[in-house]
Amino acid sequence: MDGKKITIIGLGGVGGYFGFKLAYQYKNNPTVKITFVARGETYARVKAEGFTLLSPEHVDPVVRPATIVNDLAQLPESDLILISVKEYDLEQVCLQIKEKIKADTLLLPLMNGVDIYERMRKIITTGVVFPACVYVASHIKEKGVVEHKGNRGKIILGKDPQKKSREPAWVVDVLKESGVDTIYKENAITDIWTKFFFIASFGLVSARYNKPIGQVHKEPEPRARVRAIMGEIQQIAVNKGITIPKNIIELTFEKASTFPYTTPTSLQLDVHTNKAHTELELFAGSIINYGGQLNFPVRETEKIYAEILQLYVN
Ligand SMILES: NC(=O)C1=CN([C@@H]2O[C@H](COP(=O)(O)OP(=O)(O)OC[C@H]3O[C@@H](n4cnc5c(N)ncnc54)[C@H](OP(=O)(O)O)[C@@H]3O)[C@@H](O)[C@H]2O)C=CC1
Ligand SMILES: CC(C)(CO)C(=O)C(=O)O
Repeated sequence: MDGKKITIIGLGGVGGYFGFKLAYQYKNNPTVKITFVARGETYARVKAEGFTLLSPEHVDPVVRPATIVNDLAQLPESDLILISVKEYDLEQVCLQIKEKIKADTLLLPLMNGVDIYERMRKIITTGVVFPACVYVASHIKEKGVVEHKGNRGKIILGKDPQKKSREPAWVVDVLKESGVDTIYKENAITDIWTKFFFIASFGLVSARYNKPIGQVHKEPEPRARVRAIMGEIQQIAVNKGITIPKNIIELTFEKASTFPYTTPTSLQLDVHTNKAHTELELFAGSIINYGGQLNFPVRETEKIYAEILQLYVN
């Protein structure tokens, strides 16, 4: 894997965690060059002091990438680009980088959502895009500082359905070498939907009640609402022909129990810190849209969507 150039766009919870691991692994190895793309205060802080990851996995918490840029217009030539921005910034990022994507540029979106690949492909028609999902509990503590708790971060990626001959072998190698739990599958669609079952249901309910995953899992009312939302997603997935285990709901509750009790979801944090944008549309909006397209009632999701919107009014 000599002579690879890897760029990470977005130094938040996800990009910060995985970007740190890559930059740390290759900090004294000029054959793999890591570039961070950050903006505003994050850029200024990381440029001046380096990027900090507070995690039980790292004793030495600060890393300096080989390069940091604050403008996508300065995106360097890259063999691999990790995109870890929130859903509402994805389109703009894709529009800004699309001219720089060559036939052999690899793109790995590290985001939640079941239609990220399709959204990227509407804008970026060249290169190779690996559909993926990600598990990690990490959030911005302050600009340039990310805090990670709980299990080691994990990435599951699959082949680009349009470029099936392109194997992500070296990408898997660099991630594993950097200490990332990485799983490669021919087709990652089942895993992406499996993650969506978990994050859409627990994300919406945790945001509605401002309660962490453990409490939502334990208390009867939030738990029942999680179950109802998952039932709606299950109807949609089955109808779309997505292969998912029959006991997906029980499996998802089991998965949730592996997170530390107090882990918040990113939607909960964004809603309750009054962020101007949230990923409510990525979770509730997608379920409601799919329900409409397929003619399935998704009343529980519609109800919680309205309740979360109401939190902004109050
Ligand atoms: N946090 C988590 O634990 C997990 C999150 N996810 C998913 O991963 C995705 C990313 O989430 P997360 O990392 O938490 O989000 P964050 O909001 O923590 O981080 C996103 C970062 O992207 C930056 N960004 C956006 N646009 C640009 C741009 N044009 N140039 C440079 N930087 C940019 C933002 O900058 P700025 O700060 O200036 O706005 C921010 O720092 C989401 O889809 C989320 O649902 C998945 C698993 C776990
Ligand atoms: C719940 C968690 C942290 C798990 O990866 C997540 O995906 C999110 O908050 O978006």
